[in-house]
Order: sequence, then structure tokens, then C-alpha cells
Amino acid sequence: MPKKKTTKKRGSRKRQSKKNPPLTGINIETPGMIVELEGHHDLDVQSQTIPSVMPVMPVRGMVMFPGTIMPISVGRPSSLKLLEESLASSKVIALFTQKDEDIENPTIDDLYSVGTAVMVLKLIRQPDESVQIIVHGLGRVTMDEVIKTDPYIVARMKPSEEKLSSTSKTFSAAINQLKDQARELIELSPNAPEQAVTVLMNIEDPSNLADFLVANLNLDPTQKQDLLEELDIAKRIRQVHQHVSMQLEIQKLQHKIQQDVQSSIGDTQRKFFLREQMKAIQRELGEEGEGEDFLIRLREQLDEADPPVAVMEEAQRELSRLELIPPASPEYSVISNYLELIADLPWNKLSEDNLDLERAQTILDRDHFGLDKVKRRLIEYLAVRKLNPENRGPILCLVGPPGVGKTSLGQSIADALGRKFVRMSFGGIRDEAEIRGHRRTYVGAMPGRIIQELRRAGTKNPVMMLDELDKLGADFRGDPASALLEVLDPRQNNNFVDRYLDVPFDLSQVIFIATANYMGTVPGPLQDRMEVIEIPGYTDHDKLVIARKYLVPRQLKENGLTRSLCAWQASGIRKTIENYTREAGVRELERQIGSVCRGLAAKIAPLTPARRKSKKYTVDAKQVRSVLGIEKFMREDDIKITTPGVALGLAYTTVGGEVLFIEATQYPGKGDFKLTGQLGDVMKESVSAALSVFKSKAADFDFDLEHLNNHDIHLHVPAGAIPKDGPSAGIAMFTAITSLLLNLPMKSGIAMTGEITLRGKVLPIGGVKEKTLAAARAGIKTVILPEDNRRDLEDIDPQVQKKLTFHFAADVSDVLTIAFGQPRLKAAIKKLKPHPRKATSEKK
Ligand SMILES: Nc1ncnc2c1ncn2[C@@H]1O[C@H](COP(=O)(O)OP(=O)(O)OP(=O)(O)O)[C@@H](O)[C@H]1O
Repeated sequence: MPKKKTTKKRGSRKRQSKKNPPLTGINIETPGMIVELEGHHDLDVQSQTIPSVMPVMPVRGMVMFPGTIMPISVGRPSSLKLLEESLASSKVIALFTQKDEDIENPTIDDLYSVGTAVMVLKLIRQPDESVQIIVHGLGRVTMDEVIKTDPYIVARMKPSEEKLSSTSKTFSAAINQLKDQARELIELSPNAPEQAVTVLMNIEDPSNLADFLVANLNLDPTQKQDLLEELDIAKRIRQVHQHVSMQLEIQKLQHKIQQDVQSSIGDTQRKFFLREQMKAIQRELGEEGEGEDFLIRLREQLDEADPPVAVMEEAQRELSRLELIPPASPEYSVISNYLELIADLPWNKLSEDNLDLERAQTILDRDHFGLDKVKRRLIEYLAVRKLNPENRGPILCLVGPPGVGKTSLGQSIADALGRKFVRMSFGGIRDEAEIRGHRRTYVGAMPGRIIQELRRAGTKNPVMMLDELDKLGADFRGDPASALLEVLDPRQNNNFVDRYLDVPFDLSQVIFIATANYMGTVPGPLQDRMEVIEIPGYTDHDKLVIARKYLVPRQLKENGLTRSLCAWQASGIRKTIENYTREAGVRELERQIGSVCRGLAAKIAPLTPARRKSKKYTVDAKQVRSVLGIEKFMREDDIKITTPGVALGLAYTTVGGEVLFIEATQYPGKGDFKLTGQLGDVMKESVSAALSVFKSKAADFDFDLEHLNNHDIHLHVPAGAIPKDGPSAGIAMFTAITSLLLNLPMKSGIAMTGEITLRGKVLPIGGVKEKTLAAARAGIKTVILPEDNRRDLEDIDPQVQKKLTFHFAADVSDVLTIAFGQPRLKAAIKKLKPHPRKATSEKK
């Protein structure tokens, strides 16, 4: 290494310098040797006089200043010659800067006229035959007369006389200020040597100070030459001051930029170190493995989930937060739960649709009996999807009583399409957050049901069943229906934002199918967005087939039985339908069939395997009776009417059509009218209307209205615990009141439905299909419908039509004729005539 060599050589040179006269021994031919010239210590330099004749060495790209020490590379042959010859006699030479540094062999005219006399302190021979000299500036010289130019220039010099024009206090202040600024500049300069400030502060002489600073300032050679030629020290100080100030400004600016850069790098480094420290602490606590592995896994899962860029950015932000939190902290689990959700959600996972319509039809037929209209609509829906995949189609809403197969139809559609099936029930949901989630700031926050179900589905295009839409509530916690509106709106749902997830998720590929028992309570705007498909309920015949094909085989299997062990007969199923269930769907029927199967399983299980093989139970009506016990429903008894004041109405409720008993009674009182049975406002009004119609027709019946002043009437609609509403029981109310006041029981086996007006007209009603089904189920033989509902007849199931006789009424008098029979009615009126008058006159 050059430094080592230098030290080593120094020692030998010292010895050598003592023995040999130095310069005579210079051998430029010996490369790598440093020659220390004799007598170069400070005192020598200071006492060195500047000879009047000196060899001139041209230099380029630099200006030498008195009082400074500089290394100079010498390579030109003429300069090497100069050194070789002149150093033998004197260590002092003159350095003159070239005006144009590109000139290889400068003449006198190519040099500035002012140069610097220098003392050569060291000469170092380089391996490439050049030489480096270290020189100490002695003083300014001006070329006076050229003595020779070959092989190098030798000239007579006249020393340059410097002058100090000012010694005032201002000048001293300027010197001090210059020194301060220069010190600041040195301190800001990253490469300045440590002792530079000390050297600066020790310089007393203003000329030396100026020269020292110029030599070290970052100026170009012409500027430096100007300052060399400036002999007025005060002026030179001023100019140097300007340069120092400017460079200080630049340096400060650079320093600031540097600091800014460093502080930003420093911040990243700080975080890195802190993180490392955190890991070390976690390692000490034994928590490290857990957290590290988990984070690695999480990162992999996130990459795999490949969510949209914005979501990934959010996830990365949360991941970096997670890295700083110890696994034991509660926040750790909050963030990690969130990230796990993002990693689990099917951002890009789609299942491929199978739009083979024949296959879809087969699957629908395989899973469900009947329901032809519904199945046809579902096939149409799939056909449109096949022809126009972009068309999202309407949102289907299957409406019907419980247990008619709405949910299982949804499952069949998903099977037919080859999509995943998820179901969410809205029964009792009152909080908007159930759908849209809670913000993560809440303790125990969770995503909404939609996002939870999608996570469960694992694909972003499942069939999602929104069950029991009619049970959706609303309270102070917000309106879940409005959140659902956003979910179902095809223009908004590609950007659905769950509050917990806080980033949009695309729901546009989900097929939503809603179900409801009753459309009446589904919020209007939601109804608007859906296409309603009604499933009215099953006839006894339908139920028989469904039971034989689906329910019995399923229950046998579930209870570990076989067909050969338990042979269900049609009579057994019919008995179960008629005497143990009263419903529109088949859920209770399946439950009862299950009960029978369990009862038989209890008998079969104790048998030996051999006995079991030979034993066969025939499940007929008798067997069902013996297992299920006393019949729950006796149809004929139920509808037999023996007392006045009772009428059978037909209603449409959330559980399908129903036969409604309307009972009225009277007792002496003050003419009050009492209503019970949880009747809604509309129904109450229709009772008032019925009473008013009766009063308006009292004369026709020869009925003395005075009777109503001293009798109270109580009208009750069982079952009292179930809320009822609607106008369609109007004519039944009127019939019940008439029956009571005319003291004439209605004929048995007749049920009626129709709204009543004050003029006694009968207005049309809805739900004819469901109501007639219920009538047939209950064993009713005759149904009175409003005249305007005649057109609904063709919609009624043929099985039901066969069982019922229909009468159509335009006016209440038509109703009374059918309900009581004209002769019975006349007889009752006749009987009644003297009775109330007698009672009144008796009272009088
Ligand atoms: N037409 C049918 N063919 C075969 N099975 C049926 C039919 N209708 C209903 N079921 C069966 O009846 C049971 C009840 O049906 P499901 O749960 O789908 O009723 P739902 O209409 O959704 O009732 P809820 O309104 O209470 O949700 C299911 O096991 C279903 O398979």
C-alpha cells in the first residue's frame, strides 16, 4: 500500500538524507521512490528568499497561492527536465498557469503574467514515469524578462508588491466575519479535514487568509487567477468574502436537502430497527414463532386470494401494522381477523354455470312434485341467462305458506346451475348491521351476513337465498330493508361496501332468490325490485303423492327402516294428512310420518335379525292411529254449525289459506258492541260496516232495532292469539250477526269470503286459490265468493274444484239465501216478528 511504503521509505529517506546530498541524488528513473528534499521545514520556507531568476513551470487547471501547500503531477518532458536540472541548484521554481489548459506545449504568451514562486518540498516518482511534487507557495511573482525558453522557460522575475489600503476597524470586522463564515463553510463541508478550522483561526495576516481561502474555494482557474493578480489586499478580501458567502449559501442548501433525505431514510431505518427489537422481545417472550408463522401464512393467503389493488393496499397497510403489535394484544386479533376475512373472501373465484335446461328440468322434477308453474318460470329464467349471460334478470321471490318447498327449490336451482347454495334467514332481523356489518372500531365487530355467507360459499357467484323476507323488521338500529335494497339493486351491488370490510365487494354475479310467506309485510320498495312467484299450497292429493315419493322414503331412511319392513299404505298417509295435520305445506306431515316411523322403529329394534327379516308392518290408517294416538283434527265435527251467530269465513294468512270461525253472541246490556280476537283496524271497520248493513236492512227482516239498545253484542274470531286483518271477512261477519239476531244457525259445510260495502254490495277479494284450498282441506263443501271473483275459478286446482261447489254473490241478500236457504230464512223472520216486539212491549 502506498501509505505503508511511504512510512517505510520515510525512515530510510531520513537516514539517506543525512548521508547524501539530496538533490544531486535524484534519480527520476527509479519509480515508486519518494524523495524528501532537504530543509523543507517551516522555518526554511519562511526564510527562503525568492530568487530573481527562476525556471518557469507551466501548470493547467489550477492556480498556486502563496502560503499553501499543493501536490502537482508533472508529466511533460520539458517540466521533468526542469525539475531534474534546476532542483540540483535550487528548490525554488515559479509556477505560471496556462490561459488555455488544452495547449500541450505553452509558450510565454500562453501563460498568465503573474505566477507564484514555490518551494518544492517533495518529489515522488510514479510508476508511469511522471512525477508528483509537493510545493509550498512562497510569494507572487511577475515575469519580467525571458532568459531562455528551451528546454524549459527561465525568466527574470520581479516580486509583486502587495498593498494594504485599509486597516480600519471595519476591515477588522470584515476579516472576523469572513473567518466566521469560512469556519461555518468548513464545518458544513463533509470532506474538509479536521484541522482546517484550527489552521483558519490561526491565520493572522489578511493576505494569507485570503490566499488560504481562495486556494480552498471551489472556483474556476480564471477566478482564482484574478484573485492572484489582485494586489490590493482589502479588495481581495472583499471578493473572497463574496465567494465564501455564496458558497456558504449553497452549502447550507445542500446540507438541508441532505438532512431531509437522511431523515426519511432514517425513519425507515428506525422502523426497521424497532421491528427487529420487537422481534427480539417477542423471541424472549416465546411468542415469536406463532406471530411470524402466522404472518407468513397470512401473506401467502392474501397473495392467493388476489383481491383488487385497492383492497390489497388496505390489506398491506394492516399487515404492516400487525407486524408491530405483539400477538397477545387485543388489537392483534382484531386486525388478524380482518385480514383473514380478506384472505378468505372469494374475490375472483367463480363456479362455472351449467345451463343445460333439460338437466335443470330433471333436477327440479327429481326434487319436487308438482309446482309446474313455478318450475316453468325457473326454466324460463335459466333460458334467458343462457341466451344473454349479461342480463342479470329479475330477482325472483317465492311466496307461499311454510313447508311448500320454497327453500328446497332454491337448493335445486343451485344444483341445476352447478353453483354453490347459501341461505340467510331474515326472521327477526331488525338491525341494519346484520346485513351491512359493524365498523371495525366497535368491540366485537363482525362483517354483515351477506359477506359472511359469501365467505362460507367460497365463490363469488353462489345462489343466495334470502329467506323469510316478510319477517324483516326495523327499529332504532336502522332499517335493514334499505341495506337490502342496495344489495339487490343491480346498478349498485357491484360495489357493495360492508362496514366491517370497508372496501367494495362485487355482488353482481350472485343470483338472489328471496322467499316470503306473505307479501303484505315485505316493504314496498323491496317488492318493486322482485318478481313474485306464488306457491299456494298443496291439496290432499298433492300431499299424498309428495309423501309417497319423498317424505316416506326419507323418513324410513332416517329412522333406519326399509320399505319391506314398513309398507306405507295410501290409507295410512291419508289418515295422517286428514287427522294429524292441518297445513298448506308438508312440513308437519313429514314430522308426523317421522313419528310413525319412530314408533315402528321402537317395535322393530328389539327383534332378532332373523325375526326382523320375516316381520313386515303395514302402515295403514289403523296402524297410524295406534302409533299417533287420538286424532288431532276431525274435519266434519269442526265445521258443523249448530248454534246461531256462527259463520265460517275464509282468510289468507302467513300460513296460507284458513277457515275462520266468526262467533257472535248477545246478552242483555246497554247496547254495547265488543270485538275480540286480535283484529286489525281494517277488520274492525269491516265489522262496523257489517253491523250497519244489518241495521239498514232491519226493516226487511222485520227486526226491531230497539232490541240493540238493551242488548250487548260480542263478536269473537278464534284463534284469539293470532292477529288477523283485512276486509275479506266482511260478508262472514254480516252473516254471523244476521244469524245471531235472526236466531237462525247457518247451514253446515258452507264457507264464504268477500268484502262488504255499506250498501250491502259484495266486493272481490284476493287469495282465492289459497282460500279454496283451505276450504277443501277443512272438508267444506260449498264456498261463497264475490261475483267479481268468478274469473279466478280457472286458477283453482282441479282437485279442489271437484271437491267444492261455488256460489257467487253480488249482494248480501245473495249471501243470506245461500247461507241459510230461502225457506229457512223466511221462517226465521216470521218467527222473529212478534218476539222482539213482545219483549219490548213487555218491558214497557
Ligand atoms: N313439491 C314438493 N315435492 C317434494 N318435497 C317437497 C315439496 N314441497 C315441499 N317439500 C319438502 O317439504 C320440506 C319443507 O320445505 P321447505 O323447507 O323448502 O319449505 P319452505 O317453503 O321454505 O318453508 P318456510 O317458509 O318455512 O321456509 C322440505 O323437506 C321439502 O323437500
